[in-house]
Amino acid sequence: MKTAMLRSVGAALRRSAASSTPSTPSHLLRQSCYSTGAHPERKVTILGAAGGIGQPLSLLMKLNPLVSSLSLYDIANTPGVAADVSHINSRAQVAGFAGEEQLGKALEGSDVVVIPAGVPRKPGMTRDDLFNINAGIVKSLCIAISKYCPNALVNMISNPVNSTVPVAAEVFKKAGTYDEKKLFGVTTLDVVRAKTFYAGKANVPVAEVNVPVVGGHAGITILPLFSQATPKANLSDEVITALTKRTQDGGTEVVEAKAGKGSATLSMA
Ligand SMILES: NC(=O)c1ccc[n+]([C@@H]2O[C@H](COP(=O)([O-])OP(=O)(O)OC[C@H]3O[C@@H](n4cnc5c(N)ncnc54)[C@H](O)[C@@H]3O)[C@@H](O)[C@H]2O)c1
Ligand SMILES: O=C(O)C[C@H](O)C(=O)O
Repeated sequence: MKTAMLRSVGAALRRSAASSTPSTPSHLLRQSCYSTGAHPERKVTILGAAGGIGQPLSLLMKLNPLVSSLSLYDIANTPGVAADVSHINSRAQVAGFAGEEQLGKALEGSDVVVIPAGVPRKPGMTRDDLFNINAGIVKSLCIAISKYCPNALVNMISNPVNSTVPVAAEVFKKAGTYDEKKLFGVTTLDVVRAKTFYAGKANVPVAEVNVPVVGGHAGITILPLFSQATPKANLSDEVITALTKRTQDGGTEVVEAKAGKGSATLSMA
C-alpha cells in the first residue's frame, strides 16, 4: 500500500486547491459571500471537531483563507464549538453537526476530511492499545465518507495511524472509492518535533530548519533523517541518537506530562 504519510493538513488543502484546473466544474468555483475571489470554494470537514485536537484544528481551519466552508462534526458538543468559531471574522462559513444522523449532511460535498475522532492514550499505553476502539470509529466514519464524499482528500489523525490508515484503505477498497493519492496518515507532528529539537541542539533559528522524516507514526517507525537536516550542524553521533530517540518518544513525553488528561493536542493541530 502506497498511501502517503502527510506532513500537514495545509498541504492537503494546497493540493486540493492546485487540482483546480480551468476545467474545474463551475459548481466548485462559485464564490461565497466572504470570498475575495482569490481562491476557489473548498469545503473542509473535521470529524471529532469537539475534541482536544478538533477544537484548535477548527480554529486554524477557520483562519485558513483557502477554506470557504467548514463543517464541524462530533458525536456531541459541536453546536457550541461551531457557534464559537463562527464568530471569527474570516472567510469560511461554519456549520456544526452532532450525532450519527447528521454525519451525511456534515460530509456532503467535502473536498478535504480531517479525522481526529477517537480516544487518546493515557500514561503506560502504546498507540496500539487504542486500536480496538479507534479502528471501529474510523471504519464507520470512512464508510460514510465513501458514501457522501468519495472524492475527498482524507487525512487520518486518529491513532494508531500506522493501522487506522490501512483500515480506511480497506473500507474504501470495499466501497470501490480507494485512491492512494487521496488518503493520508497525518504525521506532521514528527516533523514539527524534529525541527524544534534539532534547532535547540544545533543552535540555529527554528524557522530556517528543515528535517526530513520518513516512515510511520509510532516509536522506531518514526525515522527523522538528521543527517539530511538543514542548516547543517556538526552534531556528534551521540547527540543525533538522543535527538532521534526524543523525536520517536515525543508523543509519550506529552502523554506523561499530561498525566492522564490525554495526549498532544495543540502542537498536533
Ligand atoms: N497523528 C498524530 O500525530 C496524533 C497526535 C495526537 C493525537 N492523535 C490521536 O488523535 C485522536 C484524538 O485525540 P484527542 O486528544 O483530540 O482526543 P479527544 O478525546 O480529546 O477527542 C476525540 C473526539 O472524538 C470524538 N469522537 C469519538 N467517537 C467519534 C465518532 N464516532 N465520530 C465523531 N467523533 C467521535 C469524541 O467525542 C471527542 O470529541 C487520538 O486517537 C489520538 O491518539 C494523533
Ligand atoms: O503519542 C500519542 O499518543 C499522540 C500522538 O501520536 C503524538 O505523537 O503525540
